[in-house]
Amino acid sequence: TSTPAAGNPYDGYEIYLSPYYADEVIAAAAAITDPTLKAKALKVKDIPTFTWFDVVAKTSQLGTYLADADAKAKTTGKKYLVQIVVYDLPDRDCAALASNGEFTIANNGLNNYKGYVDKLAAEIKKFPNVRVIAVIEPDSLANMVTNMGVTKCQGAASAYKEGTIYAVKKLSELGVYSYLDAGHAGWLGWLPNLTPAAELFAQIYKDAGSPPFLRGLATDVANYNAYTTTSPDPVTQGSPNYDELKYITSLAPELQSRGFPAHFIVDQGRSGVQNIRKEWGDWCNVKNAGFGTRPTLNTGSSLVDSIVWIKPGGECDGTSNTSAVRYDGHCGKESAHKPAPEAGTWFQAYFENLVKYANPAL
Ligand SMILES: O=[N+]([O-])c1ccc(O[C@@H]2O[C@H](CO)[C@@H](O[C@@H]3O[C@H](CO)[C@@H](O[C@@H]4O[C@H](CO)[C@@H](O)[C@H](O)[C@H]4O)[C@H](O)[C@H]3O)[C@H](O)[C@H]2O)cc1
Ligand SMILES: [Mg+2]
Repeated sequence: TSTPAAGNPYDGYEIYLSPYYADEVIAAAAAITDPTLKAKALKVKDIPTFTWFDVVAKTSQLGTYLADADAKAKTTGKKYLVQIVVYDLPDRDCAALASNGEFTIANNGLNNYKGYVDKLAAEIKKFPNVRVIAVIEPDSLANMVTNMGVTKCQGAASAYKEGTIYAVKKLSELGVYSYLDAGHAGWLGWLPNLTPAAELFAQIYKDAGSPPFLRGLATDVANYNAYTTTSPDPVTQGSPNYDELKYITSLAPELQSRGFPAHFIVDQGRSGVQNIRKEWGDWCNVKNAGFGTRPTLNTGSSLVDSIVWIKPGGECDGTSNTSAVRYDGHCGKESAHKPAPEAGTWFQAYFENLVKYANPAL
């Protein structure tokens, strides 16, 4: 298909529930003794989240999910969509240590990354009746805006851009609707970062051939910001863009005027509780966070396609073990829940708190 459906790609579709996350949640609930908390925890398995393809080894699993969604569509007569995160750039997470990935630029990483994208594409190609929505590479372009002073980010710039454009083009050819990661209000929403961010995203859009399937941007991925609030979190002091909707509303016209008619999706998976951070830059396993607004198309803004849960709550942001290779100091800060396991692995105590502090309540 060469032209996308007009409007919101979520409209009229059932969101496929990731069996990967459901299994994690079922196991987590089994480990909870308090009957009330246990019952609440089990409800989380029925809330749609994105599945992160953070290693090439996971790409074959995508075919399993697509086949399952295809089968469900046939038996229910409903249209299904599968939500994925493309997350395997070489020299990944260049300004931090916790989520460094499997590929390095020095070791053929960009070619390995293209191979990873090709594997995802090959799975998607088999199931043309299942809609796929992809978030492209959390943190990477945002790092290109604010962290070119970090050696690893400076060295990764061309690979990040070439890799991102390759992924967007390949997935757009297959009719995948994609959203580039755009950090969050506390990152690119600061006024000095806003225009440089718009410049970069519009450039990527153009360099990718202005594909109509590149729907826009994803914000607040793996972060904790309010979608919209009347009482700004104190850490946002000094920024007029103190929530995600304000960030989006100020970014969108800058993109539009540069030829990128971007729409947005906003992660609220861990945004249920505000005023839990010492600093806005605290990103690692922030203590006392709660599950936030459930995924919905009722966003109150024509710019925002959906509130979504992109970071699967309970999967860790990074280890607190100071002697670990991927130890990042942010995971040792006062705001961070400790002890914490490696990024991406299950963090039971953290999950139990997300359930306990969920807002709205589970
Ligand atoms: O008064 N002013 O006008 C003004 C102007 C500029 C100011 O400076 C801004 O300060 C911001 C912090 O307030 C900084 O934002 C932080 O940048 C970090 C990367 O460097 C991000 O970390 C990532 O977080 C991801 C999850 O979100 C992790 O997955 C990932 O591993 C991890 O690396 C933090 O979220 C993000 O909050 C900005 O860069 C910085 O430019 C400040 C004031
Ligand atoms: Mg991370």
